[in-house]
Amino acid sequence: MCWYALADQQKPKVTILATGGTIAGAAATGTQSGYTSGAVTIDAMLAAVPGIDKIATVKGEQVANVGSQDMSFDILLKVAKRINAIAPNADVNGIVITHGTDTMEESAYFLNLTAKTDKPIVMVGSMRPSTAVSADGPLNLYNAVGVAADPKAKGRGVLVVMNDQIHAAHSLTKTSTTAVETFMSPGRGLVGVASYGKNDWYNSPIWKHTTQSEFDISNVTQLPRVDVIFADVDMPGDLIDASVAKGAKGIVIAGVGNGNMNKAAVDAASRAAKSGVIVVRASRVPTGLVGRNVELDDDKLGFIASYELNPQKARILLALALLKQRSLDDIQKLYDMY
Ligand SMILES: NC(=O)CC[C@H](N)C(=O)O
Repeated sequence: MCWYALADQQKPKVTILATGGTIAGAAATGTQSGYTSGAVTIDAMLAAVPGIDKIATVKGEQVANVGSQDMSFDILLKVAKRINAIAPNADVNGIVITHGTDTMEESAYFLNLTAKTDKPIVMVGSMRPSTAVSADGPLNLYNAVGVAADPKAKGRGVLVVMNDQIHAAHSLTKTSTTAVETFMSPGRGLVGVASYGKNDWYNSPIWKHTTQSEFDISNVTQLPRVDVIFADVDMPGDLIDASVAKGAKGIVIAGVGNGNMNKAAVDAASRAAKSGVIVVRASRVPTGLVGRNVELDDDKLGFIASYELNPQKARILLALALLKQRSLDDIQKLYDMY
């Protein structure tokens, strides 16, 4: 299909939900490294992408305008509910969400579990602010709209499009503080590549998502507190005790190696588990999975293994899992399925 030959009535319709981030960031000059995230509106962003109207009829809605370090469950619930409200409409063929990159992987994974549609949902951001020399936002946005408008993007869950690459919400992670090639999907690879509105598809994510997901946030206004605690040499166990004392319902340990931690932390985590707090072992290591009962006896200690999810995504899954009463066995199964 030749995109630019599309007549108006044949053009796919894409709605953009804007939340902020560097893609909406602005600096005083084109070469300054400091800037403010979430300073530019969706209309101004679209105006900077020549030709975007040739590949889709694009409509923008400003849902929030924050740097993604300030993304919150409040905003994410609003975005998920908005997706679920507009996705059934005939004038929506795909949805794009603009977002900062710092926490994009968590938001992508959250929406992957809570959006109830097979229509393409594509998240996009940038590493350079809109005012920078060689800003990467405009082409990323063009490619994201091209993916959201592509019927082949359907049914693959939430996708992230940046730097010409298409990633699955389950697998991507941010790997560079500043490089435009920051997102990678270690171990699982790309879902596809995007090039000026044309896409090549390699893979479909194998985990449950969107329409197959059991998580329903339609009446949810708040998520249970789940903390991530970073494990390191000679860590004190009282960080875990403090989290329990502050009312955490779940704790994810960003463990060393295969989700491991020192004896002080194991003792504190096992106290937490005995008191009914759900303890998930993930890893601070970027590749490989955390399996059950390898160096620690999860059966005896009452711990859950995060398998492929990194700590920040293991936290999202646990917060959603804790919306209802579940057995340890059932929670462990979620990490296998999602
Ligand atoms: N490049 C970016 O988007 C990261 C910067 C910004 N803190 C954000 O996440 O919104």
